[in-house]
Amino acid sequence: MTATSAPTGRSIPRISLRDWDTRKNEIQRQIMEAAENVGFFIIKDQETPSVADIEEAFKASEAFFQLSDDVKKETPFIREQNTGWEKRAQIRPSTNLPDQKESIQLQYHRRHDQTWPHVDDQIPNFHNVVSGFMEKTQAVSLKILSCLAVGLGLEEDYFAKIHDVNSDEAMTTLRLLHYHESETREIPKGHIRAGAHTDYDVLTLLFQRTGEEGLEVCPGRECYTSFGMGDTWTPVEAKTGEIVCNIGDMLMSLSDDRLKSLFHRVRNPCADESRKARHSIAYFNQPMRSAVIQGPLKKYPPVAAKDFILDAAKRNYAQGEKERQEAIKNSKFQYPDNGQPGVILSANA
Ligand SMILES: O=C(O)CCC(=O)C(=O)O
Ligand SMILES: [Fe+2]
Repeated sequence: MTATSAPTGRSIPRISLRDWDTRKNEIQRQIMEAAENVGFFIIKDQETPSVADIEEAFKASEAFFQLSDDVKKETPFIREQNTGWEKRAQIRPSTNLPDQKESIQLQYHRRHDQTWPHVDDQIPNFHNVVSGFMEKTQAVSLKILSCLAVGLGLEEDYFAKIHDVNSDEAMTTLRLLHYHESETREIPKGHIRAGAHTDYDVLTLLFQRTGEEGLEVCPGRECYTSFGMGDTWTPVEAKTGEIVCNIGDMLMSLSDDRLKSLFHRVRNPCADESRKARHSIAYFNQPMRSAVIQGPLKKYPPVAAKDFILDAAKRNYAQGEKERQEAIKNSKFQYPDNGQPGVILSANA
């Protein structure tokens, strides 16, 4: 295991999956150690998705975001299903302001319905590329999750059983993200590309591209319901081909707070940095709706995954709509500037 030292002195471990079959036990220990002590780690040398697969998925994503808003609006965000497109509409409780990004959320089992954009006439092979990428990302997710299951003393296939992405009950979600360039349209004062938040899921896999920096993580959470944040943000280097993994609140709860789900954010470009766009792809491993979330020590009462998410949303947005509207009004931000009514409360982060 190698580590990239961030300026703060903290480090995000890098773990190689090379020779998985013969090194499985060693990899399992490295992943568990990183999940327990850091909460974030970087996977490299996985067989799939390969660098070429990842580049192809980013190309499809970029092409999608280049479509006109009118076309993208044909796949609107649907809150109950946690699918669809939003633009500068996701409010983070940490900022009370909309993230400066657009994103589309997709679920594998819904790939033939209207919650996916069917745009192959404009982006050749979009559907196959994105659904194929999900299959490969699902497979590597289950490898990583098997390591965490063993580390927690659970059956090796414990997470595979509760993450069946073909089931009608599936909640696992792929999110394509586009942070707009700020050369021609400045980021409004006080706003940030993505405000600090934790993910609600079990495990997030995030793909970034070399040179498109901005992701930062902050330690300081001792239990999955806390809003504890330190004051030191550590950059997570962006490198095409690598997979940033972070523990979500559900896994923090499922491990009786042993594994750490940390606050993270995407900062705006610094003064001396390029103001180009940033693209990233997140894969939120979320258990099926009725899966029971409770750790081996039973520190917390059992709760169905779908209710866990509702509770997380309630906790995060406890201050309510009135304060949110007030903050938005005071920000002088043209809100929403995308023709969509209201805010979107995403069910994964
Ligand atoms: O785009 C990124 O780097 C982070 C995205 C993220 O944290 C999220 O969507 O939950
Ligand atoms: Fe996140």
